[in-house]
Amino acid sequence: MTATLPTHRGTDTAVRLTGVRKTFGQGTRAVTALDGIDLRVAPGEFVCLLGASGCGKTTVLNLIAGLDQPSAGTIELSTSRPAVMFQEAALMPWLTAARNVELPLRLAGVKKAERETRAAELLDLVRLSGAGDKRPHELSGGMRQRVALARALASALNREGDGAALLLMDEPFSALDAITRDFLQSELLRVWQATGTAVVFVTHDVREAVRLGQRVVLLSSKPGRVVQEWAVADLDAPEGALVTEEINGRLREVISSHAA
Ligand SMILES: Nc1ncnc2c1ncn2[C@@H]1O[C@H](COP(=O)(O)OP(=O)(O)OP(=O)(O)O)[C@@H](O)[C@H]1O
Repeated sequence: MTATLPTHRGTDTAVRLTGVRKTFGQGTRAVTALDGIDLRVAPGEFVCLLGASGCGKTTVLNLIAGLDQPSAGTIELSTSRPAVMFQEAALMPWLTAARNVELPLRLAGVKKAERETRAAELLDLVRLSGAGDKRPHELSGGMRQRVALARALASALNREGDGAALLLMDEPFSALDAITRDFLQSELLRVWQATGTAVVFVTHDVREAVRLGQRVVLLSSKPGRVVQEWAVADLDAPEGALVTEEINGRLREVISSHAA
């Protein structure tokens, strides 16, 4: 069975993957990137997918986003199309920050006055209210990622009534310097709490995963499978440090067993 289906199961699930397999290519050149992935994300939940390079994290996000189809298994979504944010902000260089945020609303047919109001609210939410008329080249890398976050939220939150909002983030801060990354991580947590959107966040950085996620899901490599998952409470509490240490240990084991 192979499908990506909208689900109207009610409010208990933002996205559910059941027995998902993904194979690229055919015959002797076939690569099974994912095998038997089961994952459920609740509405409003923040889940981090953690794994070494090449374990299939981006493939999982692409399948959830509908950018690719699973070779087997099912993906059920409570929204018709989740919003995606990548490592690069990918803003339209000829549009101002505000117009970039408005873009998904324009494509969805939202009227001009309303989309201007919503873009202004979202730029305010990501603390860029004074930068709406700037073009991407006038902004820093961190500011561009904040515009990209506002644009993704415009897209995700525009589907209210369509199901739970879902934001898919593929290593969105990994190209930024450590100070900006740290700042944007706390900004993302603030924005997530303010909007209540479910987030699936891909990273290879254990500390980032533990800091952001309510749940951290560790994937193995070749094929990508769920190895273990952890519920994360407070990173600054003693248990937070222990969880970080434990996840680091498991990740090292997974990488060395793959290398052996
Ligand atoms: N279009 C494709 N064709 C063939 N193989 C692919 C394709 N996309 C991904 N793969 C393979 O699938 C596996 C998983 O790739 P994926 O990009 O999902 O990993 P990742 O965990 O996101 O890696 P990274 O952290 O380096 O971005 C890799 O072995 C990769 O080479």
